[in-house]
Amino acid sequence: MIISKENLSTAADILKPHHKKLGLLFFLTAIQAVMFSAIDPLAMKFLIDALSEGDVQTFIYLAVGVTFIATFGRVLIYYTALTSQKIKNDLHQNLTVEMAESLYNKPYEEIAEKGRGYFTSRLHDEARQLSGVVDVCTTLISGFFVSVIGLSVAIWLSWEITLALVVIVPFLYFLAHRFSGKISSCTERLHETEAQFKSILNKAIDSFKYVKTHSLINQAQHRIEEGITEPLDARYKNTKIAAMYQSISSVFLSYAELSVLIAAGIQVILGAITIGSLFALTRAFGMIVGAVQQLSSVIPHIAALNGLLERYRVFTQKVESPQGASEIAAHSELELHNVGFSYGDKQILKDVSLNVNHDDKILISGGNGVGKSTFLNLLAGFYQPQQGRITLAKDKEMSTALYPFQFLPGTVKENFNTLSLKWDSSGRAEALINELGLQECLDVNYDDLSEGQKKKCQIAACLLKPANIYVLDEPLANIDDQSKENILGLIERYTKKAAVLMIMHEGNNFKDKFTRFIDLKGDGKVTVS
Ligand SMILES: Nc1ncnc2c1ncn2[C@@H]1O[C@H](COP(=O)(O)OP(=O)(O)OP(=O)(O)O)[C@@H](O)[C@H]1O
Repeated sequence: MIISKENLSTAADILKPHHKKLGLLFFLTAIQAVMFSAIDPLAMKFLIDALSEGDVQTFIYLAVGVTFIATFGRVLIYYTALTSQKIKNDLHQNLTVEMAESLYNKPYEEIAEKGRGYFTSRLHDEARQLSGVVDVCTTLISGFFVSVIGLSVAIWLSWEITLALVVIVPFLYFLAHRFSGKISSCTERLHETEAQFKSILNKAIDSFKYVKTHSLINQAQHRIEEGITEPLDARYKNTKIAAMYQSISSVFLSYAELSVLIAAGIQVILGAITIGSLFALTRAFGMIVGAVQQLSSVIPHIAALNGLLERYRVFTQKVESPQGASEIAAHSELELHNVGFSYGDKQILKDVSLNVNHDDKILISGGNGVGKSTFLNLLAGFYQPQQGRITLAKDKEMSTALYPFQFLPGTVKENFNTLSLKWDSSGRAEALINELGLQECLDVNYDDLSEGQKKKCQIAACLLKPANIYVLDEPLANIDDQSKENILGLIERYTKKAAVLMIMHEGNNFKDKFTRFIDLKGDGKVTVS
């Protein structure tokens, strides 16, 4: 099979919402195929036969009719192209949006590990290429109609000669079967390496200032060159296999076409068929060969599509939510039971147990790189513990401000409006914006804010959500010294009835704001006081 059963049903599922427009497209495609494959050779036969019989009137009628049909055919081609592009755009949009849902359901570890370039490539480039399924369908429909009708016309003109062409079909099938598996796996590798390269490219672009400061352009170019080698190799291999298949099948098709021409020529000499029939036969066979060639050249595309559909299916597969642990009833708001976590050999947490109560205000401290941010990511459910479990009590909400932070595309105001609507808290939003002095930032995009302003936006967004637990990583980083006390006071006011876990390097200056202290030692051990 060129395409697996699962992928075929995936293709049907993604096309289903567009069935009405697809029906119209397939109808237009079929009419075109019928017009060009039946009318063209038959008109040719009757035109030449009328000429050889000296029947000028029939010749003129036929010529006018053929011109009219040919013009109508071109108009059909125009509308078919527009309809096809419209469906491909809709499909691309739907696929990207559906993949976005799957993206937000993936474990954060995977997002962080593969990088945004990787997922940009998958959500945009692969979705666009998948929309090519529409072209494959129209090629198949057109090829099918042209071959069937062309074949019927050819059989009507001379069935003996037609047999010569049909003999080649099993051979073409064998070829398709042999090459399609290779193309499919090669396509999967091509898209995976392309997505990885986009991630490398993004990092290289993000390092602009670093590269300029240290004059590392050569090194950056080298890294980019290294990264692009694999996808280009995969693309070359793909083209090589597809081209080899197409060349072999075209050689055999031209042999078949030549033998038909010779056989028909002999039939004319023997007086078995008219010259008009010879022209019509060669026209019909030209079309059948064209259609078969079209069908055989679509096989590498189907095989490539099989690879793409496989990737799409795996990407959008529903996975058990790791947050399922939170369903388990916990006595405290948040409980850690013998939690262990490490990055490779680096142990971050070892056998850590802890209860977070409903009004705990916890300061998390420890030197650089001991694992404070990782600890908060585990509490928030963005990372999963490798040993033990973390349970959030039922119906308890958590709000976070963690690194790396980013708003959705749009201005700060648009983002706050969305949050206000979501949490039904426009009064709270207005108060936070005023108290944090964010009025001047409202019409600006988040990326264009100063680092301190960004930090204030993160705090406001975090506090806007009514929650039972607030988790903040370095809320005072980049905040000017005069404002620090105020901002801590503001967090204190907005989280009065909730538990708070906060990383702060200068926490010792504000010890009175906390009721408990967690100190990470760097060897997986944690002290709680
Ligand atoms: N995805 C990752 N893969 C491998 N190692 C990681 C990963 N993320 C973090 N680390 C490592 O784990 C350690 C803890 O990182 P983490 O960011 O949690 O530290 P931190 O205590 O918050 O540090 P800082 O105070 O400097 O912000 C560091 O040595 C870091 O290099």
